[in-house]
Amino acid sequence: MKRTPHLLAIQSHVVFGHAGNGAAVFPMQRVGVNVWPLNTVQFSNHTQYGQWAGEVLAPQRIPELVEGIAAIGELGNCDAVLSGYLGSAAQGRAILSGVARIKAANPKALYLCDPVMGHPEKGCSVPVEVSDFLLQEAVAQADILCPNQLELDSFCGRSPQSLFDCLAMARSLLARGPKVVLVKHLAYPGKPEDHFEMLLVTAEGSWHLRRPLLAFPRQPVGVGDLTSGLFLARVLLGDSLVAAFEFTAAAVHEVLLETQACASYELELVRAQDRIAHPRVRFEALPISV
Ligand SMILES: Nc1ncnc2c1ncn2[C@@H]1O[C@H](COP(=O)(O)OP(=O)(O)O)[C@@H](O)[C@H]1O
Ligand SMILES: Cc1ncc(COP(=O)(O)O)c(C=O)c1O
Ligand SMILES: [Mg+2]
Repeated sequence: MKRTPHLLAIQSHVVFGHAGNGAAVFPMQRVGVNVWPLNTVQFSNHTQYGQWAGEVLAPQRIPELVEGIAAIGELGNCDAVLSGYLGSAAQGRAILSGVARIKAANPKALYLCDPVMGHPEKGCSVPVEVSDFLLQEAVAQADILCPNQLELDSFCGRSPQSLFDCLAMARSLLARGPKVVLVKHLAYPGKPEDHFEMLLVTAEGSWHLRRPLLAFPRQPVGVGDLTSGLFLARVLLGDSLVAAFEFTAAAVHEVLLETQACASYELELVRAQDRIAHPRVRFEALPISV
């Protein structure tokens, strides 16, 4: 029988609704991965409500928890670390030392960094020191980096002029550490308005994918977290990178369709669970080159 992969997921938790681990843990479990959730913050709700209660995990708790898992002899079973929303730069550094500790126990373990950054346009609130940490330190350690367009712009210090420019920007990140760059959301002058687009970039090739853009009165939150989590889960389950990319696009689209049908602001993960595991739609990733 094939072994079930194990994944340490270090990101935010929200009591109400879905963002961070609250958006990713259940879907990753639903597709068949054992998830070890480590919550960097516990907030009442995601920050795009403009107000929230709760607290940030003290950074020293992160190595303590990792050591706790090492002490029961399980750390070597960790196949991957995922990091997302961080409450402080010190937490980020604690995660990188955890990644090093896990890679020492299992050299094949992967580190996926979703560089969640704040942006006035988006309303997502992240401390500036966290963005600086992601731009300078985390990128160098990540095997897989999953920025959205705003985050890609921050990494490159500019906005793209075209789709091919997005590709060039994503490719430039391969020289900074990651072996795989998944751009979860493209925006560039002239982009067709009726499509949502993503890019997958590796040293071997690049792929572009489109899915229909759905209309929402308020943009749902947690879509990026769901995307990164499902992509990593499917890679761990043995998919090729392109297959994991296509699966992720389809499963996320299913969640958005259900969310739209329910006229819900929060992602309808529970209602969409069977379609997360077995999406009915399929979007093809097409090779693209500069
Ligand atoms: N097919 C779609 N139709 C409409 N909106 C979408 C679609 N897919 C994603 N979105 C929205 O696009 C926004 C961009 O998400 P993205 O940049 O991928 O990641 P993040 O959630 O990290 O910002 C999100 O607000 C998400 O809700
Ligand atoms: C607590 C928390 N975690 C994570 C996120 C990231 O969500 P997204 O997947 O939309 O980038 C947000 C966005 O506001 C948030 O408030
Ligand atoms: Mg995000």
